[in-house]
Amino acid sequence: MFVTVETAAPAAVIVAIDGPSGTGKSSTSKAVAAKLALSYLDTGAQYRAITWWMLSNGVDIQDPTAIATAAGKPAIVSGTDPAAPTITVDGQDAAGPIRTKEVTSAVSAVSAVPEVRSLITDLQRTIAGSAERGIVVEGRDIGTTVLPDADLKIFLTASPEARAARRSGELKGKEASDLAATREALIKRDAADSSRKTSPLAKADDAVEVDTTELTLEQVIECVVTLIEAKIAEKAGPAATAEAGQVAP
Ligand SMILES: Nc1ncnc2c1ncn2[C@@H]1O[C@H](COP(=O)(O)OP(=O)(O)OP(=O)(O)O)[C@@H](O)[C@H]1O
Ligand SMILES: Nc1ccn([C@H]2C[C@H](O)[C@@H](COP(=O)(O)O)O2)c(=O)n1
Repeated sequence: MFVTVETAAPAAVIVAIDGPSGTGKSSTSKAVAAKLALSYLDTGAQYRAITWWMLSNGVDIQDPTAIATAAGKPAIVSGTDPAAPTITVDGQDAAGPIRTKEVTSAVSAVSAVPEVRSLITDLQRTIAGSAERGIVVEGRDIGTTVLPDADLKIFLTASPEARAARRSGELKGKEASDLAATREALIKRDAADSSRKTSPLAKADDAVEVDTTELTLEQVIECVVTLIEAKIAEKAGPAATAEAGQVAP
């Protein structure tokens, strides 16, 4: 005899992916979210967006008090479709301007200000909480601070040499040839992000660490998809593996 049971909509799965610069967080998160039909949030883009606004509005980024006072002024909106993630500041598309060298050099100082972190963290939690099927959120403090109850936490690492080579591949001309300068710049940004007082870059105790140094991007994506699928199956429980919508007595 079989008893028919109601099949509820699957619970949303929340995935946190953290790690230093150039370890593959964005590329991996976007790809796995697209494969599994989950939402995607690039939290680094949000810190870049607020930094761009500070620079554009003449806020002295060496002055934490000035940054804290201005922090609530810009309206930052993130689009979470992994196929076409967006970021706007006061309604203006910021996807291009937030990737400039100027913003990259200033973002660690701005993101270290507690008032900035508090506002952006609230925004991130709201976005994650409203993702119907679930979300992949990537950053530096997602597993430790923003979403400490995430279903799955992943911490990506890679050697500074591998990360510099990857970044160099994205640059053109003179910048691309200066591998040593790229390596130094990312080490400096990691050091600033890891040593700030408020929610520094750190691996959560319960995060799965994946060293991507010797892995292709496709291998990292496959590894993370496998981890998420296992978590989704675990959350669904044994009923999910029983015959579609039926449970044996
Ligand atoms: N495993 C990999 N092997 C080779 N290249 C990779 C790998 N993972 C990512 N890349 C490439 O490295 C570059 C950096 O990747 P990505 O932007 O995803 O890193 P990130 O961790 O999000 O960096 P950041 O924190 O600075 O934004 C991209 O050009 C990406 O295509
Ligand atoms: N959760 C996060 C995400 C990012 N930041 C800061 C520190 C990074 O250097 C910067 C830019 O991030 P990227 O676009 O390179 O991923 O934003 C942070 O403090 N916390």
